[in-house]
Amino acid sequence: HVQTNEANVTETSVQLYEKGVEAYLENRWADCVVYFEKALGKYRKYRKKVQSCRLKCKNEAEFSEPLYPVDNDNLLFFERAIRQTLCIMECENDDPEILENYIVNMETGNLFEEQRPYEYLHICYFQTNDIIKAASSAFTYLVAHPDNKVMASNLKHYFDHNIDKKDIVNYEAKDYVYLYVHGAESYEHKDWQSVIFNMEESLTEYIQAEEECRAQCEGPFDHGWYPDFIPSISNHFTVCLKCKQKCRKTLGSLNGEIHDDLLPSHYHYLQYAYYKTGNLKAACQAVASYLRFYPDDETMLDNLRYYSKQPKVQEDYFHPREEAVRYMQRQIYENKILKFVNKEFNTTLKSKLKSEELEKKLYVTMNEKELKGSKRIVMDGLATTKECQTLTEIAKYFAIIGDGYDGRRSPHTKMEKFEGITLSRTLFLTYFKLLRPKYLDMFLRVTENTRKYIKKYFKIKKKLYFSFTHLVCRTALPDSPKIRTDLSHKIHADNCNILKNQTCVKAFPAFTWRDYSAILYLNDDFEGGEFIFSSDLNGLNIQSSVKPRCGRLVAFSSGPENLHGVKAVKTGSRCAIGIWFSHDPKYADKDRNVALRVLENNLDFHLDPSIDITGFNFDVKNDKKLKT
Ligand SMILES: O=C(O)CCC(=O)C(=O)O
Ligand SMILES: [Fe+3]
Repeated sequence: HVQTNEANVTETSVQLYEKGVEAYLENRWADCVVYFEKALGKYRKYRKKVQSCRLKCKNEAEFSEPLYPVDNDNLLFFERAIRQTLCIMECENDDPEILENYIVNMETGNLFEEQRPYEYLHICYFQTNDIIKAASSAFTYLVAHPDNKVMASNLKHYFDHNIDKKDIVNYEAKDYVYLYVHGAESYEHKDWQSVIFNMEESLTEYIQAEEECRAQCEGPFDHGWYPDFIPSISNHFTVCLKCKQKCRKTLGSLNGEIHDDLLPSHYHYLQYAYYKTGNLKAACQAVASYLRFYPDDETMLDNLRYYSKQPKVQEDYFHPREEAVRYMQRQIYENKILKFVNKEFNTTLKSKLKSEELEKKLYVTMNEKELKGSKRIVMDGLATTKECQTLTEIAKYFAIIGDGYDGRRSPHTKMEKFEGITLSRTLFLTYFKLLRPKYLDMFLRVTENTRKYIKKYFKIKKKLYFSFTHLVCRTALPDSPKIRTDLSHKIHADNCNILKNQTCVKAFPAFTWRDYSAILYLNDDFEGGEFIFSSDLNGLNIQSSVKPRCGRLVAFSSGPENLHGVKAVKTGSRCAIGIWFSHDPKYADKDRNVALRVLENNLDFHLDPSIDITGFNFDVKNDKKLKT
């Protein structure tokens, strides 16, 4: 027996599902039934709530009074999106289980949508001698997976147990299914009033079910590859739209019987039943509605001609019903959009975005010509939003002022804080279990990628070693003035000391072994901080300027041909990974190889999963306070 204790109350549907599976595996059949029934109940409640929040909020936003009566740039659309968001957050917030389920649901995918619980349930019911429920579970599963032979033979097996087929139900059938079935039966029995009642009800319920199914599609999004504002909107929209278009197909299955024309067929039944009960106007409306879906349907056109000849029928009887008009307008428009998307994106993008995932995202944003110099490049797409966020977080948690620069060579201006963390220190933190290995892995992976692309783009044949890797944030001090003439990083070359007459001396204290430089930017939520190529030491002749953003890489050869600097960071914090490469193995960063070894040997780190980034009890906030 299942003990119902307090803990059960807060269990999510997936947790209950897992307990159900466990009970099943241990042959605890009664427990299995209880857990899966509870899991299904929870999930249904959750789904209903999410759907109804989305629908209610859409409706509310649509009828809200605009903040300003004139729309340009689709501001009204966005205003409503904002209102809808507020509403959804509020709606979902008063149910703490929603959020919990939401997260679980994103990860476990469609266990419930695919009716997986019934795969177990039918066996557990059978074992507890509940044959009707066992058969119904098998049937429910079969409706969602009509081609599953094993389940089909299971169902047949249950039928051998002397049960009445009428008792078998599809547990997941929506209300319209049985209404429609009854309506169709009433038609066979020529019970026209019953046809009208059931079909009208079924029609309303069907449209509602489709709205709910569509609302279900408006969920989280993980297909992002182009994070710009508008492209990400249209990308998410398109994924949603494809999902919504599937609703009609899913809902067209009446207990496994596929009806491509389920919605319009309601009007077919209705026109006949209304005619038989003498309601000619309603019959004509049903005819016109049906023709919205199938304008060339011969049978219905015959009906139309027949009704037109009836003495009492007036021309304005043939107005299609409002819900049919609305439905078809949306349907046609959505189809056109999807066709357009398929056509355009297949031809224009597929050719550009082939092969590997990385190749897909990567593109050259500025070439040598645009940057006005040789051995220069700006590329985008070298880090994902997630990677940028994580790396920035690491920089901020663990940064040490000046780490990576000894005092003398520190490029600080008085107006900015300069904090960073080297790859070596990241390794150290990982080694001492203060940082999860996956973050070190990310650091290594992202930087290795830049090395690969630099080699490829500059066609470098010689070996290219990492010499120094530094994750660094430049932060405007709170009381620094808005107008600044100083630079965040004065104009310099990376591998020599530039003298006043602009000659370049390859000598100490310069990092003379550096051959290529790369800066991978991680964010853009700050003011100022542009990277500049300049032809003079004062930064008066700026050749080109690069605005940092997540995943953007500026790379160049490290000599005097590429004088560069950073403009003042006026507000906020600008984070980037600086990477310097050398052809000389003597200057290869040994810690990188150590890091790889540490990662290989540390697959069994046991860290507290509730703490992100920091594994042990390392109080990041206090540590930070000590320094500032
Ligand atoms: O952060 C940047 O954009 C450039 C920094 C730089 O030039 C350097 O650290 O040598
Ligand atoms: Fe530099």
